[in-house]
Amino acid sequence: SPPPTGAALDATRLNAAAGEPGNWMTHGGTYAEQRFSRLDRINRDNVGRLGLAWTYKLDIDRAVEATPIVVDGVMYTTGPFSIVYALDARNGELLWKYDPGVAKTRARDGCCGPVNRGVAVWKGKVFVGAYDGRLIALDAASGKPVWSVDTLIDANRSYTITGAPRVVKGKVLIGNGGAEFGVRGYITAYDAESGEQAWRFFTVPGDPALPPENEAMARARDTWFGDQYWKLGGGGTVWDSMAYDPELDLLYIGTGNGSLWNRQARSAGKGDNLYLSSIVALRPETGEYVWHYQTTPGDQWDFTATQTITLADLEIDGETRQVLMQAPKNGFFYVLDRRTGELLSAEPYAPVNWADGVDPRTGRPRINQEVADWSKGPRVLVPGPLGAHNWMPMAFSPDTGLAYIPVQEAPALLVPDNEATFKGRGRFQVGSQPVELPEDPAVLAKTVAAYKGRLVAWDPVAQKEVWRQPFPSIWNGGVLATAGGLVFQGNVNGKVAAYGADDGEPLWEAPANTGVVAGPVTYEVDGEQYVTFMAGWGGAFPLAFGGLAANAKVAPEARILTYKLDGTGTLPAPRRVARALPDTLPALTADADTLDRGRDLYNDNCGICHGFSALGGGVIPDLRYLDEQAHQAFPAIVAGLYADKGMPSFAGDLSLEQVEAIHQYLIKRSGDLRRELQSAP
Ligand SMILES: O=C(O)c1cc(C(=O)O)c2c(n1)C(=O)C(=O)c1cc(C(=O)O)[nH]c1-2
Ligand SMILES: [Ca+2]
Repeated sequence: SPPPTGAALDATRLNAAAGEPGNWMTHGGTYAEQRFSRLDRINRDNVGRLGLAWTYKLDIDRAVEATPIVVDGVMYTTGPFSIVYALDARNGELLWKYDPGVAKTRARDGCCGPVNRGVAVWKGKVFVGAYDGRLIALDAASGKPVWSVDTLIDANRSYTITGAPRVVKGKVLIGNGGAEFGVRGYITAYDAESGEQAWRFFTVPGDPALPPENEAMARARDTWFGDQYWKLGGGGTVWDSMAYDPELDLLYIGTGNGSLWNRQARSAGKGDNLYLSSIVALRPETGEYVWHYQTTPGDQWDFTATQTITLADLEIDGETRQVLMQAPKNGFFYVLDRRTGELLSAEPYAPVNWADGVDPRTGRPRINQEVADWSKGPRVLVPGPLGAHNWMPMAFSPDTGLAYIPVQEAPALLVPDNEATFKGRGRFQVGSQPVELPEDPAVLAKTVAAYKGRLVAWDPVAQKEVWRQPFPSIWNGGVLATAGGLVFQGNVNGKVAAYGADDGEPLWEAPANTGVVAGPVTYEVDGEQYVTFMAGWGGAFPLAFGGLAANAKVAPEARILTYKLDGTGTLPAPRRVARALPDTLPALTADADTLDRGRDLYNDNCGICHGFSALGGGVIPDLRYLDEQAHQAFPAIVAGLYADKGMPSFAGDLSLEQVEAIHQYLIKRSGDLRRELQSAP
């Protein structure tokens, strides 16, 4: 018989979630978001016996970023385009599915594809933030919508929701993304029963002609300069992490980068620009500001502080401290006092060139202006905007006292456009010249080799690396730690794996057919422990930097993979992506200047999704492989012919002559590829 679908979660159960390890009741496992489970039936001694219990194929083969919620034997999870699935957690039988019907053309409104990081569950309802900005409450038993609200403040700006809602004290909390598109960040709380708005907290100031919304905004205004910032949005989007401490009654949110990235264009080149790249503590009932800690004052590098916020009690200098930990994009691992926001320590967990360290007295980074201020000219930043750690959740084990971080090395060249103004909706705009990747395969290979990923075990008290597990590329998956002495992680090799939590010893590995980026979970039903990985390749790196993802030999294939001891399930054969260059290409007639213009136009308009310099990552079409029919229809496709497939119209952005220049550049790049393939051994 199917399990009950009551989703009977309330404050009592959620506040004590660590005591119910059979369930995975909120995004990070518990409100502390440690992604640690007390379950230990699967452990170091027997993890080698893990086999597939069940698999479930999701509808759309793109990035899968969701952390499933498991309550009383039912799994609630999401796939691309915010589709919600409820399954029997024992066998993967679908109980119901809900497709919010997000228009495929909305894909253009976000940086990193129509991703979704999962649902929240509370008192018989399941909440999903749809990519188009709706927050939707579903009946947990039937999957039927109960209420839906539009969370967006401005339909003319590219807001999207990619993050998972959380529910605290009967309020559903949701932010949004869009700080690469010119938006103003905020988080909103809605009554879980009715959908009525309870409060909204903006993270950056708005129109200076209007009164500030509250005292926190009044204070923030003094840290912004010039007359551009509010027209450019400002940024500070709350696109992923939150945590909650029920005893202190503090809600913690992570805020994102400046919009535009370029502070010269955004804020006359100065100011801390509160509350960008910050951890902000709020009262969950009112949204009232309590404290903030800014990891990257005046951010100009997409150094979001939206990465996992993890709460723990740590023994520091002989005292038990209530801390908050984060490994944001900027490369430093922060330990804060979570009552006050005081910095306890910060040390680099990856190579960093933008700052020499963090001053323990002021809590501010010692920024290397010479190296870091790219408004003065082209600069190579370490880490680059992909971060030393992106959204893939880290875990913390109170047993080992270690944090487990999917670390990456992804340097980037930034070239300024200091005069940038708002370009309109749906345009990737950060105040830089269009990104280019090397077209020469030999140069490209060197850049690919510089992109390194690893799983790092980090001691947050000593602020030291304890062990590492290297991977051939960046963009490895989120992490789960368990009392079985294990950490679980999927990776760019298209594998799922388990390691010893204290020593990093590889203990188990299985194929996933695809890159795995989401964070795994574990749960127990009828005395059986399960481990679930949401598999599916995509997100920022494979889309925009497909050319650098060459070491990740994985096609996107979206599937839920659930393992148990002695499971005997089989993984279907990998999806074959048939790709062949066309026999003949249209004539390459453009001169060198036109091809240069075509490249810049392509990189500015198309590169963020189809791959910069026409080096696709295999998630959506690599345009060097366009067939003869697509070449014939090229202007019509750019004008919206394939809108139902997710290729929006660019008719309003590009003249026919510009479309032709882009087309000529693609014909050239297709020819480049043919020659490369012919000369390959
Ligand atoms: O500034 C923002 O609003 C924002 C939003 C998102 C998002 O919503 O997914 C990402 C980012 N920034 C970002 O910087 C980033 O590296 C990133 C990676 C991904 C992803 O899903 O792979 N999303 C985002
Ligand atoms: Ca960003």
